[in-house]
Amino acid sequence: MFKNETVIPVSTKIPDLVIEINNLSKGFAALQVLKNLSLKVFDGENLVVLGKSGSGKSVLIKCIVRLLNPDKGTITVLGENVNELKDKGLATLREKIGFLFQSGALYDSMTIKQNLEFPLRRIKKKLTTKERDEKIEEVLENVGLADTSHKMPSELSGGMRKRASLARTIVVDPIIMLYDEPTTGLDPVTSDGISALINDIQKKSQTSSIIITHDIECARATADRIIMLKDGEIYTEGNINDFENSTDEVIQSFFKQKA
Ligand SMILES: Nc1ncnc2c1ncn2[C@@H]1O[C@H](COP(=O)(O)OP(=O)(O)OP(=O)(O)O)[C@@H](O)[C@H]1O
Repeated sequence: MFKNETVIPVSTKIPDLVIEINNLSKGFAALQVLKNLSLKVFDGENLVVLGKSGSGKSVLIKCIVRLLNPDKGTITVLGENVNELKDKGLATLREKIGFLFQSGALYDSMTIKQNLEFPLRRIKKKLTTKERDEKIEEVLENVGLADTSHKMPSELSGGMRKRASLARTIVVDPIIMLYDEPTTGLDPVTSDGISALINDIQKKSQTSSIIITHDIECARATADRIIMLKDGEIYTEGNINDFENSTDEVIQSFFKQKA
């Protein structure tokens, strides 16, 4: 090696960007929800978004999949400018994004198996019936619901329904996962199970995720990085230790209130 040659350590490699948001603003009539918000999500990371109720967390992820149109700013997802996409391009991009809604949103009139078949038939059109059945079985097993494929959603507990919704979301192999309050309304043990599944999905499928939550335990279990929203802006960013050891009053009150 020459004396002045610079060796770039592997750790300084810049990770790939999966989502890049620049100066996003979104409001409804007089209510300004997001104000000039910029953030990045890197390949393979779990980014947790914390913030009080009404701080714009759901609006943020709805803008990412263009369920809402921003007033201002750009959102780039997997290299595509979301707001410039035509219908077909948007549909193709959405196929790569798994969106777990707060409500779970299973189809009540379908069995769990049919609930999983539905997106598979639409997105993975080339699969044979056998391959489809195998995939459904594998995913249900991964979420701990191996024996439920013939049950109706109403026959499952809240935690099981959440896992079934998660199974339906991941069955089509998304590259990005957006979780909106994945543990809300679940008891602590069931919530821990969901957090563990979020980590499993990240590891097994190398997905990049945004996890919106009020649940500090979920944040603790899943976050590689955390941002806190306040008044439509990023109030602070760091890892769980930065937040837990923070002397900032806003952060402390948020963490205390959840303790
Ligand atoms: N489609 C809409 N039309 C009008 N106002 C909306 C709409 N969607 C969201 N809002 C408003 O935007 C604000 C932020 O809503 P958002 O759902 O993003 O909050 P949040 O941080 O996810 O809250 P929570 O933690 O309670 O789910 C709220 O005041 C909400 O009433």
